[in-house]
Amino acid sequence: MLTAKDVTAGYSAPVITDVSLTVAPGQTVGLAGPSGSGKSTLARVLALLHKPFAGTVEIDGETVTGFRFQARQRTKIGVLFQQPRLSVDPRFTLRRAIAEPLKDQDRVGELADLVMLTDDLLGRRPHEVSDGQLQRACLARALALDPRYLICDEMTTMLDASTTAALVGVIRAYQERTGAGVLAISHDATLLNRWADETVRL
Ligand SMILES: Nc1ncnc2c1ncn2[C@@H]1O[C@H](COP(=O)(O)OP(=O)(O)OP(=O)(O)O)[C@@H](O)[C@H]1O
Repeated sequence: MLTAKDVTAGYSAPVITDVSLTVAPGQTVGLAGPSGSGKSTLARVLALLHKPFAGTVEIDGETVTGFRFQARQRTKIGVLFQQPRLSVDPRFTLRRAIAEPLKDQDRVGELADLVMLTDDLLGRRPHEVSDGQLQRACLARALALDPRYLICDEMTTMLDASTTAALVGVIRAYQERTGAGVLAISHDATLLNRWADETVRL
């Protein structure tokens, strides 16, 4: 399980107070709530990228101690953000972006197949591809280290319906294969109804 227990977090002041949430292996939990309610803040806490003021995060029974990019337990959690252009180095080809977390570059082809990126696209840089194609590369990169949990923060906001359906399909297939748990943050109630097993509102 990926669990937030009584988490209070924010910046100069808390934006979420005493929030608890659990994502079980294989489960998809939706996270909804009005703009500014702290969904992304909770996502960053659960992705071990933001230290809460109070409360704990547990991954498969182990309490998280380090909240920073290099934290040991970070590789168990994959993250996808709303704007793929902000999360890929503009100088990198998609191939290099996908390979970033990998020691063994051999898996790039397999990951690209998973998200349906062709060889031609893998050779291009972010400004030469669409948002949807770049988000596919970000999904491949997020799955590169076989995360136990995947956090999708408004992953599909920039995308059309068919790309959204394709990415959700890839994530579902990954979950079925590996038993990973997913936290899906979205403003789109219709999408969450279809995608999530249950939805929590902040
Ligand atoms: N880095 C930051 N520094 C200071 N305040 C921040 C920072 N990031 C977010 N906030 C503030 O924290 C509050 C919650 O923001 P957050 O992005 O978590 O909400 P959200 O529910 O994801 O919103 P949205 O649906 O609009 O993406 C907002 O008032 C926001 O202005």
